[in-house]
Amino acid sequence: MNFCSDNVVGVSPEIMAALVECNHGVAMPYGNDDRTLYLNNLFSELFETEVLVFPVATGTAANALALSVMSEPYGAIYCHHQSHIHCDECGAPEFFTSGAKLLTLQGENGKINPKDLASAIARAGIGVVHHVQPAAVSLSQASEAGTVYSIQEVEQIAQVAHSRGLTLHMDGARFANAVVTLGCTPADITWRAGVDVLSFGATKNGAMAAEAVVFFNRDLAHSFSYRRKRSGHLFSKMQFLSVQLEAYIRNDLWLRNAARANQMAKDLAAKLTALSKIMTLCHPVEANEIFVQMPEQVIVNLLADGFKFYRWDGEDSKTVRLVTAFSTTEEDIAALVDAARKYLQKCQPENVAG
Ligand SMILES: Cc1ncc(COP(=O)(O)O)c(C=O)c1O
Ligand SMILES: C[C@@H](O)[C@H](N)C(=O)O
Repeated sequence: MNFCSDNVVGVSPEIMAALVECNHGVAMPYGNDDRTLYLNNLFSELFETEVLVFPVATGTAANALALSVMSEPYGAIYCHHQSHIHCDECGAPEFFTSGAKLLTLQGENGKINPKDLASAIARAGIGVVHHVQPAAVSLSQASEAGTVYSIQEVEQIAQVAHSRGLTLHMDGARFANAVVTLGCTPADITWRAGVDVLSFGATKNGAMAAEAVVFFNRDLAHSFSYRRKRSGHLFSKMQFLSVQLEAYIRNDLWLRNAARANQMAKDLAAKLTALSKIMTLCHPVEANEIFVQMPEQVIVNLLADGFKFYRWDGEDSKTVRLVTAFSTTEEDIAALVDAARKYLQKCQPENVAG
């Protein structure tokens, strides 16, 4: 059983079928095909406002290219210190902005808060030529800690950003998981809350390789096409990305997949923590990621049994990250819980509940 990431699972059958169905005849290249030309309409309907959409193949490209139109090279982009753009994109945001600086903020449960953001911007030295100039804020929804910003939290961060002339980016690699948790509309948690640009993730939640940069603030989009081309993300056969996005949002597949992944995570977290008080959650489980502390012996034995997951924050860490997906089954959950119970009884029988 592989709980390393939602990146490990395959493609939703509905999306694979759409790819096969798309693979007939010919289509104009470089986004001039009918499907890609229709994406703006499709996403404008989904978000209940006029948007501009640009498919790309990875979340890193979506984030880095989005930020490249939100900050000058001398700009500052504020993000959480555990954010993917800061930790796991190999400098792509800095590269594609031609040098903007990511200024990180602390924050409980993987989320930045408006007070710290306002303080950080106030320290910036606006107009001081020696200082990078505040340009944008980026938040991940769902966060890298598996938590979700409420609509009010996004609104408050947007208010701090906009009132100081900054724009707001949302890394939505797990956007669907957040929308399901909040039970809101995609519009409520994006442009209505003040988000200017969204990296709309689909790959982790059923697509083969398709993400989209969605511009609510369409004024920011003018140079995006050129930046996307020069980054190598203007696919000649763009129809094969667009058909994935189309199938992903058609009949709410994206929400059904995320609901399944979230439910599996909730079930797994509840069952693991019910085993023993020493199986402790590091963050609330609000999407499809669990961060749980386990005894070293349990970790070692689970890995030896072939269960796959990452130790988080270092190879000696007792915190593991478990990620569920749309294709995770009850049997996967049961197998991990039963094995954890077995090893808990072996190494710390006094701590096994029940
Ligand atoms: C929060 C978050 N943002 C962005 C990404 C980037 O996605 P990719 O790996 O497709 O570049 C990931 C990757 O899993 C992620 O977890
Ligand atoms: C890089 C790694 O963290 C990836 N973004 C994941 O969530 O699995």
